[in-house]
Amino acid sequence: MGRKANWSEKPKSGPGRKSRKQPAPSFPGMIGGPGQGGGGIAKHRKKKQFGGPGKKRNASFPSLNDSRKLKPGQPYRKSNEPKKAPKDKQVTRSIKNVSDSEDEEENKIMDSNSEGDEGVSDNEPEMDAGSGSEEMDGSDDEMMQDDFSGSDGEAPDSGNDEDEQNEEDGKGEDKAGNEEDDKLTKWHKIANMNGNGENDDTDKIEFPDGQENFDVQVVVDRIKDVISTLLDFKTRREEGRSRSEYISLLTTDLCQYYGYNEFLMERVMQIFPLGELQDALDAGDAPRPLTIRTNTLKCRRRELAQALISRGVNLDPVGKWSKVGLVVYSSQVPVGATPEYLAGHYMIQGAASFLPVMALGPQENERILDMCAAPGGKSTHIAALMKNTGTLMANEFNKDRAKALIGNFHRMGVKNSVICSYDGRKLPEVIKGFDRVLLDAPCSGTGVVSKDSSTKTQRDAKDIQRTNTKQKELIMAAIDCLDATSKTGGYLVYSTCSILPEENEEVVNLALRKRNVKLVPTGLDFGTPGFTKFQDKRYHPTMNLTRRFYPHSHNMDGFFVAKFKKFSNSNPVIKQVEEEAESSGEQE
Ligand SMILES: C[S@@+](CC[C@H](N)C(=O)[O-])C[C@H]1O[C@@H](n2cnc3c(N)ncnc32)[C@H](O)[C@@H]1O
Repeated sequence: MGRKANWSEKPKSGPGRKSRKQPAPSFPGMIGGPGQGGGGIAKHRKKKQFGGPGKKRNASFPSLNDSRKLKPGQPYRKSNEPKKAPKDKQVTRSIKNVSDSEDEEENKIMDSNSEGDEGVSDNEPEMDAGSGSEEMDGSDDEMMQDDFSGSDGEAPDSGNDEDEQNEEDGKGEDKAGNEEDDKLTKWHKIANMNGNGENDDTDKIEFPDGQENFDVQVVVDRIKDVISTLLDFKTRREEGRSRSEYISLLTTDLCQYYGYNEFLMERVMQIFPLGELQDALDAGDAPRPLTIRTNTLKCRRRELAQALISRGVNLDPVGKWSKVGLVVYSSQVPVGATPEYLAGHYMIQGAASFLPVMALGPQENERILDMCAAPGGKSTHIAALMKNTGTLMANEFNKDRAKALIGNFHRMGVKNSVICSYDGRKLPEVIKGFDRVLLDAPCSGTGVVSKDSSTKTQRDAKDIQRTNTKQKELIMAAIDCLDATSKTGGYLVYSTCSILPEENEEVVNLALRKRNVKLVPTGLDFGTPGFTKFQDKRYHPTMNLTRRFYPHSHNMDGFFVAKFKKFSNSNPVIKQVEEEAESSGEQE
C-alpha cells in the first residue's frame, strides 16, 4: 500500500459507451471518481457525512466508509468493527484464504434446488438496446392489479395522515415494523442526547418559505431533524403540522441533497423504511468494491490470486458465498489491462452479477439460453459452469453490444456458444426447448446509481412504464423458450439491477398468472425476500422466494433475482383463446 494505482491507462473502448467491455475500475475507497454525481453537494456529503466530524447531533449516522471496507455480501450493519484497510502483509493471508479445496469445488455445480456457485458480468442496466422500443400489443402485457394476499416481504407504507390516525389507534403497522421503528426511535433519541443524558435536540424545524438561499448544512440538519420527528411523531411534531407536510419537506430536501428527481425519490422512500433511508441513499451513491470473477475455463482462483498479488494487487476472496470471486482493495496496475485479464483469466464484474448465474445453476451438456447477453459477464460465467459443453445460445438485440459479447467470448475461451441478435420477444418463433433460460432484463438501473448518476434525474413514470412493458414481453418469451419436460432443468432466472417493484415483483407476478410456472428458491444464502405487498399492490405469497439485494445491506449493487420452474409446456393464454374461439364457434 502507500503507492497510488495508476489509472491513466484507459481500458480499450468498445463500440460505444454502453457497449464498453469493462468499466474503468474503481476502488472501494475511491471517492469522487467517475460516476459520482452530485457536484458540490456530493462533495459536502463526503466531507460532512452524517457520521463525520462536526456537530454532535450528526454523529449517529453510519459512515459510508465503513461499508466500503466490507466484502460484498457482508452486511455492515451487523459489524461494529469495520474491516481495516488491508495492508500489504495481509496479502499472505489472502493467498492462504484462497484454498485448494475451494478451487477443487468451484466447478461443482449444485443442483437447481440447492444451487450455489459463482457468477459474473457487467451490470450495465441498458434500458433499451436501440430496439426502437416498439410496443407490442400482446394481451400478456396488460397491467395487472393482482389480488393475492401476503404478509411478509412487505414494503414499508409511506407515512401519511391516515397512518397518523392508525398510530394513534395503536393499529396499522405490523409487529416487526413497530419493533424496528422503536429501535430506530431509540437510536435517534440516544444520538440526540447531550453529555448529561438530556435530549439535546429541541430545535424547531424551520419550514422554508421559498425565499431563503440554499444552504447545504441547513438542508442536512433539517433532513435529520425531520426524520427524527417522523420516527417519533406524536411527541416531536409541531402542533398543527401534519405528517404529510413533514414528508413533503423531507422529499424536497432529499431530492436537493442526493440529486434525485421527485418521482424517483418518492419511490425510494416507499421502498425503504424511514430509519434505513439515509443508509440506502448514501450507500447507493458510493462506488461498490471492485470485484473480479475467475474464469475457471482457463485458471483456478488460487493461481489467479497468486499472479495478481505478484503484480501488486491487494485482494481477498470475495466471501464464502462464492468460490470464484475476488475483491480487489487496491492495485499498482490497472486491473482491466493485466496480462491475466487480456488472456481471459478473469472478468471484472460487480459481485451482484454473480448471483443470477448462481441461481440458474447451469449443468454440463444442457441447452441454455441467455436472452439479453451483452456484454457477456453472465454468459461467460454460464459457459464456465457448463465447462464448455452443451450449447449456450447468447442473444443480444443491440448489434453494437453484440460485438462486445463476441470479444468477451473470444477472450474468455467460450467455445460452446452460438451468438445471435434477435429481439428476445420474438425468440420463441425462432427456437425453443431450452433446459434453462437467463433473462437479465434491460431495466432502469435504479440499483446502480453510483455507476450512472444520471439515472437519478432521468427516470420518470413513463419511462418505467415503457421498460415494465418490455420486461413483461420478454419474460413471457423467455418462459415460452423453456422446455418444461427437460430432464435436468426447466428453469428460468429473471434478474434486474433495478430496485423498483414495477420492474421486479410486478413482472414476476404477471408471469405467474399468465404461464405455467411457479417460483422456487434461488438457492442464494443472503438477500432480502421480495415484496408480497407494495403500496396498494398485492403480489403472490411465494414472492418471498425471490431475492432483493441492496448496497447498504449487502455491500453490492441493488439487484433482484427470481427463479421459476416451468411445469407444463401448454400455454394457458393460447389455450384460453382457443377455448373461447371453440365455444363461440359452437354457439354460431
Ligand atoms: C442488463 S443488460 C444485460 C447484461 C448481461 N446479461 C451481462 O451480464 O453482461 C440488458 C441487455 O438487454 C439488451 N436488450 C434490450 N432489449 C432487448 C431485446 N428486446 N431483446 C434482446 N436483448 C435486448 C440490451 O441491449 C442489454 O445489452
